[in-house]
Amino acid sequence: MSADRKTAAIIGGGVIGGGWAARFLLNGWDVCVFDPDAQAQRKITAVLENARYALPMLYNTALPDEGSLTYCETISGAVQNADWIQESAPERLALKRKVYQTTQEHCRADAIIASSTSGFKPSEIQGCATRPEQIIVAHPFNPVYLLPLVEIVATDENPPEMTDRATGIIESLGMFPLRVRAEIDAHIADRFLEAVWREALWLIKGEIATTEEIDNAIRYGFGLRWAQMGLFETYRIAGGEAGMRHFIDQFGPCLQWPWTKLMDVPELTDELVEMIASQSDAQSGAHTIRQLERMRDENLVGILLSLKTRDAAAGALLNTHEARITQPPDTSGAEPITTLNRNVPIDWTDYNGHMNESRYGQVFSDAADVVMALLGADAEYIKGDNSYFTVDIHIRFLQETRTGQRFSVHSRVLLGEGKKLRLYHKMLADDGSVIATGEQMLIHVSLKTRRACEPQPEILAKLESLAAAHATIPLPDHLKDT
Ligand SMILES: NC(=O)C1=CN([C@@H]2O[C@H](COP(=O)(O)OP(=O)(O)OC[C@H]3O[C@@H](n4cnc5c(N)ncnc54)[C@H](O)[C@@H]3O)[C@@H](O)[C@H]2O)C=CC1
Ligand SMILES: C[N+](C)(C)CC(=O)CC(=O)[O-]
Repeated sequence: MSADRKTAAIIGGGVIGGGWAARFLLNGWDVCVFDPDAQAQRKITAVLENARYALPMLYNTALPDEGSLTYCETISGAVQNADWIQESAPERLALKRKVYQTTQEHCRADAIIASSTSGFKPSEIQGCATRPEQIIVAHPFNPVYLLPLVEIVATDENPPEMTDRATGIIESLGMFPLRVRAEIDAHIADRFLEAVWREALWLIKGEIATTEEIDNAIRYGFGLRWAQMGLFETYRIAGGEAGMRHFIDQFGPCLQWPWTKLMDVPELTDELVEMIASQSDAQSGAHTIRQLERMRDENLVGILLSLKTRDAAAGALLNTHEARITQPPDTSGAEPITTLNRNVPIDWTDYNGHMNESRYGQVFSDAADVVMALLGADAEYIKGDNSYFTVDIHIRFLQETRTGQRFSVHSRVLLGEGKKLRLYHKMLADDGSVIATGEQMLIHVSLKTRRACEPQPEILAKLESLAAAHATIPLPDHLKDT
């Protein structure tokens, strides 16, 4: 384990613990897992495979180097060096309390112990603990490696400094800590989810709708709205020009009619359970859970990437995290510059099952943007009506690459003189083999006249110095006569 790496202990490695393990590992933490189930390792391996495929696709930069994963046979072994301990054991209070007692006998007093509990209040899980001040609720959402929300719930026992530290750590994992103001059963989000679920059970029991029809009502309609604006912003717009006040005026009285049966819970008789389970089998039984997870993850990645392009909602969070983890390119020596280091996202794949040829143009264009920024021809410079246009590009496609695969681009200046900037990019797979090369000619232009012109002197000076440094790098054979 490297000295500056943090360690997370995952107590309970099921659906949620596995997701937490992946979130920590892919953000560079070392992870120690304790789970008494002999199948836990196999299950976590499957979750990790999903996470390694999906999470890196959200970023235009590589995630930190993955941490190490260790399976421990005891809670004491898992927690002894941990900075963060995430308890994701079954939702049973007595069992969780026992876990905390054992954990606190062996963990550091400054470690944060966080519970994934969906419903227990932090004061309930702190009860019986030796050091209640060390325990908070950090309630995540499935899949933990993709969904950013974590509800942070503390009590007066928790020093504010500790809760702030916990919040900072959650942010550093690319997640969104939602500080719940006061403890309450099931926090904030699960109260909605339970209300929706309860109503859906009534609709099935009354044979008004099947599981599939209920899912259609969500995914073709309000589910799409919720992902980007939530409830209140959506309803504000639904009130028309008069906004929220008109919305409440019009629909407020419906709450009294009532449209829902939310106060009651249908009894989960064997008959109702069988009805739901067989409808669910008919709806989705053709797919394994792993296949459904992959479909879910690919759809989530698509939605998140779209929000990221618009810098909205969870997409804005991704942009912030990306800026935090992006390593500045190293231009210190006479070496090509690593201009890109990322994974092939899902939407770059075509009907041949590999990265479509149009995306190579995007890769080299993105790499050229990094070189431009290094020269000082960045967004600010472009605002001053100066920029570069590509006038020629020659791409050699040397091998296939597919969704999820990591690649880097090494770029060098072949010519940097006056208006001319000629670049050579090499797109490399993780094993160092060349996927593609691109020779790109750019011309400096005035965005006012749309004609070629000399760059500003400070840009030219940097360009000439980079060109001189790169001139010492031997040319690849196919460029020797050009
Ligand atoms: N499944 C979900 O959608 C969500 C669940 N949660 C919460 O996360 C926690 C875990 O839930 P899931 O992962 O869904 O359950 P799960 O059943 O998938 O996993 C629980 C794991 O805990 C292990 N375990 C059993 N006894 C243990 C012990 N004494 N010490 C350590 N591990 C033990 C089990 O072997 C199992 O692998 C619960 O508190 C739940 O409310 C939170 C968010 C979402
Ligand atoms: C069903 N559940 C209460 C365990 C759900 C959660 O706690 C959060 C989620 O992922 O939906």
